[in-house]
Amino acid sequence: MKFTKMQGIGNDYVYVNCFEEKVENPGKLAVRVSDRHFGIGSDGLILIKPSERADFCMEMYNADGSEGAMCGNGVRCVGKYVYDYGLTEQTSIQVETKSGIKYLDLTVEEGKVSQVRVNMGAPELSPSGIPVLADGDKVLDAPIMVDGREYRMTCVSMGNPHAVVYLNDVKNLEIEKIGPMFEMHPCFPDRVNTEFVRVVDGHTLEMRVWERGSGETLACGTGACAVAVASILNGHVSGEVTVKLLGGDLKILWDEQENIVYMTGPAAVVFDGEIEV
Ligand SMILES: N[C@H](CCC[C@H](N)C(=O)O)C(=O)O
Repeated sequence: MKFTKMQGIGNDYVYVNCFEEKVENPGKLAVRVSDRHFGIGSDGLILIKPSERADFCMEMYNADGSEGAMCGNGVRCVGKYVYDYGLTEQTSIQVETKSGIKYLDLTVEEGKVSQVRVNMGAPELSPSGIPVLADGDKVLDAPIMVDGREYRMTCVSMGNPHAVVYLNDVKNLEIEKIGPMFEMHPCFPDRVNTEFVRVVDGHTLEMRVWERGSGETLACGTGACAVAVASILNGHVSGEVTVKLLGGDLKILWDEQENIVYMTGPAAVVFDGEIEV
């Protein structure tokens, strides 16, 4: 099976062009290819497939084999792949995902996509829409006990669930210890992606992320969107927000009149390969 290894600010996946390849058990394949010693090494697997509703369809699997409904860094790489590998000549494309159709604008430099702007749709704030077990119409700066300590969290779905937690220091964070405790917390029936955020200034945030199904990754596109929305709701930032992640920066704009979140960032090919399946 042919594959292409790609990364969006360090959030790396194995991409398979399912116009040419057939994948029988994607969840099992995701676990195998993600292993950084016995496999290719990645945060998961992304399938690029035909769609009846859009130009292409993206199916995404975490490193533990669980299917994710949306992947922000992944959809930018899908946009790059379909243009650079000749599946389209358009620079405005639609990609069907489990969390709806996403609209991409591709920036082309010297014949290759360098940046992608994604219309990520509307954030979801209702507890049932996250989902999170909580009263009220949104979870904003709410207490949650983890490992005997109270944290304050804001919950946002970008098609997948996020818990945004503010700290004064995200560098010296025992993320390997508390990340799984948030991920598996009983108030999240579908588990959760957790972002740990430090406010740098009125337009800049620094974050680390413990991803549902993949552990700490260098970046999370949906997470950066959730962090920007939560930070605007909590009054920490305004306007276009720069989110600084371990793997690089993303620009996030929440157009509150349209109630649409836009994410802009790079996408890159690492290498092409082939494995026996
Ligand atoms: N772990 C996520 C999917 C990947 C999201 C992330 N890599 C992104 O760029 O948005 C989930 O299970 O909801």
